[in-house]
Amino acid sequence: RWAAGPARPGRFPCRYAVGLDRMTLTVSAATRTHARSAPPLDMSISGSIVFSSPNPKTKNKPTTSVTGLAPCSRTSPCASSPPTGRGMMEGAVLCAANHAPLTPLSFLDRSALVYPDRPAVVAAAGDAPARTWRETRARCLRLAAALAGLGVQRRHVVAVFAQNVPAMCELHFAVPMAGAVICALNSRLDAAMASVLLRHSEARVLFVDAALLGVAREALRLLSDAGATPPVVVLITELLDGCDDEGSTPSPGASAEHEYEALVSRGGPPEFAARWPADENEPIALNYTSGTTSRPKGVIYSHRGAYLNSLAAVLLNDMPSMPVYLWTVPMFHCNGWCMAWGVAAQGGTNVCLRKVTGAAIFDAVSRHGVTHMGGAPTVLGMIVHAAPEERRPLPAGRKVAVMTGGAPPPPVVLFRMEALGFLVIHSYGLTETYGPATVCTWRPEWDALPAGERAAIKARQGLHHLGLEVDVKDPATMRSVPADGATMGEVMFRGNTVMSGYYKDAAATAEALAGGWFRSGDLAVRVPGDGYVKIRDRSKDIIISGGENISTIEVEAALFAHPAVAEAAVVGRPDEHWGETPCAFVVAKKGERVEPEEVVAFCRGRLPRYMAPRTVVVVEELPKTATGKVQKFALRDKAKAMGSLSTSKL
Ligand SMILES: Nc1ncnc2c1ncn2[C@@H]1O[C@H](COP(=O)(O)OP(=O)(O)OP(=O)(O)O)[C@@H](O)[C@H]1O
Repeated sequence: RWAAGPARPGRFPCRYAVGLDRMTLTVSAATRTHARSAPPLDMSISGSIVFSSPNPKTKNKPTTSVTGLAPCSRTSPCASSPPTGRGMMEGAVLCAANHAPLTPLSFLDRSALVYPDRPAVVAAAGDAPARTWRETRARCLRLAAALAGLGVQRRHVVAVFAQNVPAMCELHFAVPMAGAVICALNSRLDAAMASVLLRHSEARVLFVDAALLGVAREALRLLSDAGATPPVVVLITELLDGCDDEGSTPSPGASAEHEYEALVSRGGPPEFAARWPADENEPIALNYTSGTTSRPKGVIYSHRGAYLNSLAAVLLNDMPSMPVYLWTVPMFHCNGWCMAWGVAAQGGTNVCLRKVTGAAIFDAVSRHGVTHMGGAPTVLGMIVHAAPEERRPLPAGRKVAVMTGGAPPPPVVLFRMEALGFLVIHSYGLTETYGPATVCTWRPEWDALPAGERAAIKARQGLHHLGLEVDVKDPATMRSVPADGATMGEVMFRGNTVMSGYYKDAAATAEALAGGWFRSGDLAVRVPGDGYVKIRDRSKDIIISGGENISTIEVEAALFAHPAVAEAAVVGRPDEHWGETPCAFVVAKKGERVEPEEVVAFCRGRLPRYMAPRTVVVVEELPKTATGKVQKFALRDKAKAMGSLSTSKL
């Protein structure tokens, strides 16, 4: 168990651990270059690593992989595990009576007892009745048994390629109940990337939404062409009625080795018991990052981290018991920002929405009495830009809480959401921090401020919540930046809800966690007074023009204030004289016309001249990832192809 840094198999004298209850070692790593920030960094890792050896006489090698420690029995008093007794008082013991591995599986057990007949999962569209928590638990257990029957063992990866259908909610419990690791793949992956991720994850079973079967089939073909063993395929055919998404109808003759409902009904060996984790650090999920800036990385979540961040997310969302949660956050994105488990913690109802549009959101809110939902700023954009005939009145007497995050929310969008009667909660995080990691905690004294100022405050990323520490640091010296609103540093995290590591990528893990902090790659300042973090840009996105840093987020905020602009993204356009100049890509609101020169003039009225875009390109739509983030690398390519605005004076 490392205080800092990952265990690297084969690196430590593991053989000395056999037969010992506990050993401690300190490791100093060599100087290495930190790839995100150019300057070289001295990295010292020190920590204790603990091996438990159930029988000193056995020749078992202790486990050093990120997948977990040697298991202890959940029911026997743990003499050697839980692994640390340091700091305990005389007479204190750690044993089965006072210690159990933290796992979100406990939420399902409790909800099945406390809310047995309350609705657990329902489709937003159609007339299918909701499944209760009692039914849901029983179905998950049968599905877990069926997975065991298919040969799934502890720590095997089970992939899911699906939109937000009810099966997704169930699989978040059924897969870990089989002892396995859920890997929810981005539903907008193309076949080539899906096959790469299936190969990398070595998924044993693949659950495929029938709506995505065409892509999945092609991915499986590519997988076998590459000589990899294809997973067992299970087809999910829920909610296909009324699914009007292009390409969402199952291909003719759709078939798979197994069908989801048949598997649930059949179950598995009758003696099957849910395989709870023996150690809370065992993996529960493998999540690939969005691939906004680079190739997706496989982030490992532990039962412990998932448990803690699910509860934190419930608190962050201000969720009382029995909330009604609308699934507008993709469940494949950080397990729906941990709400795939969190809703169960409060006996809530999961309202599953296949296709997110402004109209579908308003419909679901009014039909199901939605109390909470979430979404990237693009989802908020769909709400504020919904046509009048698509809108429905919001519930009287209470606000619908919407957690936003995943990308910087423009203040004007926050302002319009609040004007419509939604309560927006702004959170920031990364796949590596189990999704939500900070929150812009609202202070009552801000209520009296003018709406524009309130929105500007809410657009800040705020401070950490449970189980995590956040800081803004100079990545070279690791010193915290002052809260002066001007000095920029990199946002860093440490604590209980930082990933276990990148799957099969020890070097990337070591780099991301160097110095005992997880480095986010986001550049930020701290606001004077409250010290709230305010992100200025991703380090890869910031524009450097004539030696000045330009935050693309600030330029975009100015563009969003333009009455005819629906969406905007700013990138650097290479320039022979300035290095880069700001180049804006904008989408006009329905029925509006955008004149590039007028937009430039508009921005010059709101921003220092050097920050205002020098180029404005009007486009039909912006390239986005499935999580709603603008793929700036694609726009940078376009800007690069335009060439330099100025001619070099050299
Ligand atoms: N509330 C927010 N405000 C500003 N930026 C945010 C917010 N929430 C998330 N982000 C951005 O999203 C990033 C995390 O995204 P995610 O982990 O989904 O994958 P990605 O970083 O987009 O993909 P990849 O790492 O593969 O490029 C953060 O580093 C940050 O840049």
